[in-house]
Amino acid sequence: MPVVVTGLMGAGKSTVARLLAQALDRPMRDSDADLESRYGETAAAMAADVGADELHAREALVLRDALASGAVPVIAAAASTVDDPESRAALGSAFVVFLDGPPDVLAERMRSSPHRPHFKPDLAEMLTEQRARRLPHFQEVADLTVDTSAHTPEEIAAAVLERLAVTPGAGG
Ligand SMILES: Nc1ncnc2c1ncn2[C@@H]1O[C@H](COP(=O)(O)OP(=O)(O)OP(=O)(O)O)[C@@H](O)[C@H]1O
Ligand SMILES: O=C(O)C1=C[C@@H](O)[C@@H](O)[C@H](O)C1
Ligand SMILES: [Mg+2]
Repeated sequence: MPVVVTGLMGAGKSTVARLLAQALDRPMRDSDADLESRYGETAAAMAADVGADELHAREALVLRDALASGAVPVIAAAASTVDDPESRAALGSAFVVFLDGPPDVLAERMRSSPHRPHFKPDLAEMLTEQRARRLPHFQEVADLTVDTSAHTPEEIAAAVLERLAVTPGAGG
């Protein structure tokens, strides 16, 4: 089954998904790269051009396309997709990793990502609000939750691989 890495912005989804794809020898799908190749611009540019709602609808679409691709990929999903009920339902057919972490740590990491729109000047405050609102959704879809502030990406990937090896149908 596909492996999907979820979490708020800056959680380390792309980094961990890349390590997992290499270790499992599976194709990697990153929703940001998928958006850019399909629509020709970054998420930040799209937020400015077509607005956040349309950006999030597109992010949900590329996630569902990747899940249906038949290639059994490792997917770094866009953070917003957990808000979408259809996407949460589609994640039922995947092994879902939730990278959780303190908002101030994620905010610091986000500052190194120019592709990302900053909806509020205080990123830690924005992520605190998002985490409070989305936590039940992440918990609903997650097969494994890891504190991304307490482990290196390599340690997180190793923990996921260990769980996949004992999860029926995960094909790790
Ligand atoms: N476990 C970790 N420990 C320390 N730094 C990390 C960890 N995981 C990722 N990082 C760093 O945090 C930054 C953000 O990581 P990454 O781009 O993988 O996050 P993301 O969840 O994909 O973010 P986005 O939502 O913007 O796509 C990068 O600079 C990355 O090197
Ligand atoms: O609300 C969010 O978490 C997000 C908003 C947009 O920036 C998206 O581009 C991003 O993937 C996630
Ligand atoms: Mg990413």
